[in-house]
Amino acid sequence: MNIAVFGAGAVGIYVGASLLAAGADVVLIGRARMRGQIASQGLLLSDLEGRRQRLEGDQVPYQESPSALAAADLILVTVKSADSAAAASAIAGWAKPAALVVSLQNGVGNIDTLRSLLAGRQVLAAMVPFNVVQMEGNRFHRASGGELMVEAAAGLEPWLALFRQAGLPLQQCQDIAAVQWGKLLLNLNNAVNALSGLALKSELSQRAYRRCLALLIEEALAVLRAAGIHPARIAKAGPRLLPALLRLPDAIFTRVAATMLKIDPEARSSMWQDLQARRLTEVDYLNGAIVRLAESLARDAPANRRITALVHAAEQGGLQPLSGAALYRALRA
Ligand SMILES: NC(=O)C1=CN([C@@H]2O[C@H](COP(=O)(O)OP(=O)(O)OC[C@H]3O[C@@H](n4cnc5c(N)ncnc54)[C@H](OP(=O)(O)O)[C@@H]3O)[C@@H](O)[C@H]2O)C=CC1
Ligand SMILES: CC(C)(CO)C(=O)C(=O)O
Repeated sequence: MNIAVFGAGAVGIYVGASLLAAGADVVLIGRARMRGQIASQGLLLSDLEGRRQRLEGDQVPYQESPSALAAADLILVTVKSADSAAAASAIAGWAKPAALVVSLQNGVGNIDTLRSLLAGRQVLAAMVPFNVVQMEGNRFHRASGGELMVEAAAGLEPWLALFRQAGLPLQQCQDIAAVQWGKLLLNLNNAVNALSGLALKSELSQRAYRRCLALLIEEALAVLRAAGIHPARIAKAGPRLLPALLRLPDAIFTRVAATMLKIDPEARSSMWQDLQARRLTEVDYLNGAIVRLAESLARDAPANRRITALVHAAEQGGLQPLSGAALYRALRA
């Protein structure tokens, strides 16, 4: 039984290489730059619980060509949101019709894009709760905790033991859309984190940034409520409690929300990683999804709209890191 990871960057390499290390037949499909780095240096898997597992370059099949999809029975899609359509057309062109496709992407719209371009195939949505950062020395570090959640389906049965063995147990759930909306609420922090220029832990330790996130989440919750969407609880605190929790003074927050700060000091949001690498970000698929949903209901989501514009300015290199106070002012302007 073969697995292909399509779009092997931070998440794809961590998940794919963990499966490989557990004995699975895995091929990673991605860019020449990453293939070169892995071929010459191999890679190291690490996590905040102290894992350190080295794979040499010749132990990691990494290809640029989507032709590697042809042998796959399971395809994990790990491209960023803007590349979902390209991923779907590669899968449509190369993969066996019976291959199971699982999206490990953030955002709520990727699954629809994949399904509409892969009609007749089984395409499941999943949610990655943890953070992966690529660090020096080709180290792929899982910098926070949590278990993968995936839409319940009989087709997952043959894969469950393997994922468990790889340290990535799959939690099946009935209402993945609610889970994805719940995750999206947390991902509203990606933009705050990217604009802060700070590591996640240090950003979330500062009330000034948490107030920005509280504003974004509160606004998003009002839009979801108006749309009749009930986001699932992803963090220890339920979605509706999050704004009040985030606004607590630092000394209290660090005590009552200790699990939220159980993140490696090195962890950075994927959006921060995109800005650093001068790539376009997923902001249109995260904060932008709230803005579009609001518009569809003839409402506005001004704070999410403003932060989306700020991230676009940062993508063009037109913005220095913002203090929490400056960002809050910009979101309320
Ligand atoms: N990083 C994290 O901590 C987390 C990320 N996620 C989500 O997971 C998804 C993946 O994120 P992440 O791993 O950080 O992203 P990365 O950008 O690190 O990895 C995606 C990789 O796919 C490559 N790619 C894009 N299009 C193609 C294509 N057509 N063929 C081959 N390769 C392609 C990209 O190359 P290039 O850049 O050159 O286009 C990139 O190397 C996103 O939706 C993200 O939001 C979810 C939870 C945590
Ligand atoms: C894990 C988390 C929430 C970290 O910010 C993430 O999803 C991301 O970086 O995109």
